[in-house]
Amino acid sequence: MSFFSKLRERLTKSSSKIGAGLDDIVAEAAAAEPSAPSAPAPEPERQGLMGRLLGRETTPAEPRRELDDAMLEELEDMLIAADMGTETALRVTANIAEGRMGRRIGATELKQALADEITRIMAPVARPLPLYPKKPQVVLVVGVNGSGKTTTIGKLASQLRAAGKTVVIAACDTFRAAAVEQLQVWGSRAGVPVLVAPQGSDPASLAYDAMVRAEAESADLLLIDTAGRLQNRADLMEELAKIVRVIRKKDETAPHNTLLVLDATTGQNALSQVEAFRRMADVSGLVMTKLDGTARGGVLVALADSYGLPIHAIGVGEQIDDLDAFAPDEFARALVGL
Ligand SMILES: Nc1nc2c(ncn2[C@@H]2O[C@H](COP(=O)(O)OP(=O)(O)OP(=O)(O)O)[C@@H](O)[C@H]2O)c(=O)[nH]1
Repeated sequence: MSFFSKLRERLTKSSSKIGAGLDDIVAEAAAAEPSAPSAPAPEPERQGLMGRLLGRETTPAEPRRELDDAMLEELEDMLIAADMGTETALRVTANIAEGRMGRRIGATELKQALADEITRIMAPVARPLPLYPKKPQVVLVVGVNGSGKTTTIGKLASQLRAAGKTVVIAACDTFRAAAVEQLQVWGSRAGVPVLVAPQGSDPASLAYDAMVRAEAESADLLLIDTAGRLQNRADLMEELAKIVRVIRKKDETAPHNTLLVLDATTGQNALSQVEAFRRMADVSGLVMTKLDGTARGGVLVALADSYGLPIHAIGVGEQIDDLDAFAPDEFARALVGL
């Protein structure tokens, strides 16, 4: 299955929420004003003649509603409820209103206009993980527990391997034995070595060993998994800072990327995670996981609009190939249910 159809199929909760919301905004008000002239079906003469000749029905006219302040307010509320964030929802709505105020518009035009606005916001942040000639390119992966760091590292490692890169993974969340085991499973699926250390040992020392191994093997990339216990922020900050200090002893330009992995199902909470991790680490890009099966995909628009951090990839499932580059136009169309 192509990634786009996967995205469209799996973003159904978000898209049906927003799509149905847009349909309702137009249809309910249109139904409440029976005297309003309904718009003609597109090109009725041509369609009608061909339709009659071929025995086909003509497309019924789409309900339309005059775009006024009340409709804009409903639109705003719906976008806020879809996790797009208040500021982003206000701006998007204002842009949709421009040149359309007082006109009668249908749900399809509204969806298209919203998709265009979302694409415009998302296009500048859609950037795949940059690859550098530097060996090893060190990618530090941060995020709260359960956000999908381990899974993302596994998927990423598999893709990098498929692209002919040599990869080493360091399981630097040494606190959770289950996390280490899980990473080993992903490593073997991806065909990539995973360096581990005894439970509770110093993550920074494992990071150093991993740098030594990656350099010795002339690996293209070193992916470093880290702990994500945000509730213990001071410890976590110190742990991340120490990992960075130690890898810089081997390469003062490392880490070359700091990826923040966010779980889409947390909605607006993802924004406070960006704030928290930006205070702790020099976050260079985002991966948004679990876009499948959530009605909160709108949060990605809020993130792009608020922080402008590159979105390197999105996760739409638990399998190894369920991670792909972020395509704004496809995302926008899938999100609004077009
Ligand atoms: N549906 C879906 N599930 C995902 C996706 N990414 C990860 N998951 C699931 O989310 C759960 C947590 O993922 P992990 O990769 O273990 O998250 P983590 O951040 O490493 O968490 P810890 O190991 O606790 O530090 C697992 O059950 C994954 O299978 C995704 O894109 N879609």
